Amino acid sequence: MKIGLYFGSFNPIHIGHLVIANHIAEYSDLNEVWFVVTPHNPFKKKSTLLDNYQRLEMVYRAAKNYQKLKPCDIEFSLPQPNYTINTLVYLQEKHPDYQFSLIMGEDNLDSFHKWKNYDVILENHDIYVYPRVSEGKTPTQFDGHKKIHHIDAPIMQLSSTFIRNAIKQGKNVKPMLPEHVWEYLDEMNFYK
Ligand SMILES: Nc1ncnc2c1ncn2[C@@H]1O[C@H](COP(=O)(O)OP(=O)(O)OP(=O)(O)O)[C@@H](O)[C@H]1O
Ligand SMILES: O=C(O)c1ccc[n+]([C@@H]2O[C@H](COP(=O)([O-])O)[C@@H](O)[C@H]2O)c1
Repeated sequence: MKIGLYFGSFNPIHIGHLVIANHIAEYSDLNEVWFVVTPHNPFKKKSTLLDNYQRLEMVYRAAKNYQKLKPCDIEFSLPQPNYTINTLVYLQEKHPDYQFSLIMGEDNLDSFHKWKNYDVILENHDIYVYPRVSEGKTPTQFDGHKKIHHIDAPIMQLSSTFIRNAIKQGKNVKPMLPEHVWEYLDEMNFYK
């Protein structure tokens, strides 16, 4: 079984995340894509984050009608901030028969050399990279690497930050969120 791990804060999960995950699940050799909800990204401040379980609930609601997409809360019980290498080692021990790959945007590849033990990650796992909008593509040390697979997925110009700010300003953000996520978020008065 081949699993693609799509890590993120998902604060909240939005249509951009869902389109990418579904595209990769449909057009690659991966059997499933797991949304791994990260309690604390080592590169980000924690202050604006909703509770882990509320973000997980939104991911659960977004994925529930997609057979190949699954929520994953594995990082909730691991030390914080969450370094991806630790999660990969833990998951591989728990599921020795599964082959885990990473899914990341082109922009993340630019800073991948700053991740903890990135060379160990690359030695043991494939990475599926999808395009993001950026100001000209900067060459990285990973260009042409045999473990890195570029996926021609649609480019979605959307971010959780934009959505949180829009909600705060009283804007309608309904089309940017999966329907069940919007309903939950609205009912709970999140980000207002
Ligand atoms: N519109 C998008 N299209 C494709 N990938 C995205 C998009 N938005 C975020 N991602 C990627 O999805 C992963 C998880 O995203 P994350 O939860 O950080 O969302 P975000 O929208 O970038 O959030 P924030 O605005 O709060 O930083 C990251 O690897 C991020 O680069
Ligand atoms: O392991 C690391 O050193 C590391 C450094 C930066 C980011 N990550 C992970 O990458 C995921 C996506 O990061 P981001 O910045 O695009 O939200 C996030 O879930 C982090 O846990 C991991």
